[in-house]
Amino acid sequence: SIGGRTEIMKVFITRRIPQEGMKILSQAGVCKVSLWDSDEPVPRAELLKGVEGAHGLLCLLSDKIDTEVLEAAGPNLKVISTLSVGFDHMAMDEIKKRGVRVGYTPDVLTDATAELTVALLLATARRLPEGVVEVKNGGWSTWKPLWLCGYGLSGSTVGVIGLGRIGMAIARRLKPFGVKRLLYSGRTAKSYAAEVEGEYVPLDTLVSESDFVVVSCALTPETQGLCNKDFFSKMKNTAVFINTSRGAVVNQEDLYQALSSGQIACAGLDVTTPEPLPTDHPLLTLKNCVVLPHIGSATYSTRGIMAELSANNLLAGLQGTDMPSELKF
Ligand SMILES: O=CC(=O)O
Repeated sequence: SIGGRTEIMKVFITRRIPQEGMKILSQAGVCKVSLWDSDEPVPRAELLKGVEGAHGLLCLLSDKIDTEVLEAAGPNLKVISTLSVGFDHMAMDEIKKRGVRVGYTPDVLTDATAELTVALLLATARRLPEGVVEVKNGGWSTWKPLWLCGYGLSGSTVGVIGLGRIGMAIARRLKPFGVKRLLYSGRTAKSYAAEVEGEYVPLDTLVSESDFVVVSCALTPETQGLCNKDFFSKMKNTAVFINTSRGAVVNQEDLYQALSSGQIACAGLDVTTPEPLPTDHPLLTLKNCVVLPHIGSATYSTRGIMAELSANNLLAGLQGTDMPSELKF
């Protein structure tokens, strides 16, 4: 504040975001927004230029927020608000060191992401993309007793790796399909798992006993590459593998081997490494692998609410007040 007049703070936004978020920022009258006005990612050089002297940064999960970005921003930086629940794209140690607060968007995307996970699981297990292609290319010759058969949830065992907010929402939705046993693994047993009759088991037990293995954990040093050759070799060869968390939890070469050798039945992925997955990637040659372009939270309503929440997190960080969703780390 100079002469009693409050200085307008500077904010950089790394992409076009839903207007619900932009409106909150413009109406607040506390910051001057500069925006990478595109649906495509900001080039690294533009990001480094854009954050210069910024008090606030609103970013996406596709922006790598590392030491270089923090240094480029400089000492003004008070807050980073990410339009995501995941925060593996940010160098948290470096952010903490600099006393920068972080906002994120948990809860508001839980239902949309759980819904997408169920959709992907059913599409993968019942081979929907293959069926759609056959109808269009004339492969549908007649009703055949053994054609396009897959796997059903009724009487099955489902294993959820990471029974957090989203994992629990997935479990709640899957149970009514007639799931017999709901296993989960993670760092700790959860008391709320009782609602879905969840059994806390060692990862090995989950992997070897489940008909559906659903990955819903955060990407951390502990979960990076968790689903590897050893993991897939313990799965049933009739089992379905689903990942809607982060691509790097999976060793994709090992997954390719498991799918192409018949070690496991099929896989549905909403997340990959890298993103986008190159169109000539081996996984995309497999009929038993369904890959989606990271659309877990992609409903109009959810994305609008995420934009609102990330704008309000940013404003609170600028003004030094309580954030609606502050990441405590
Ligand atoms: O992957 C999406 C998110 O982290 O919000």
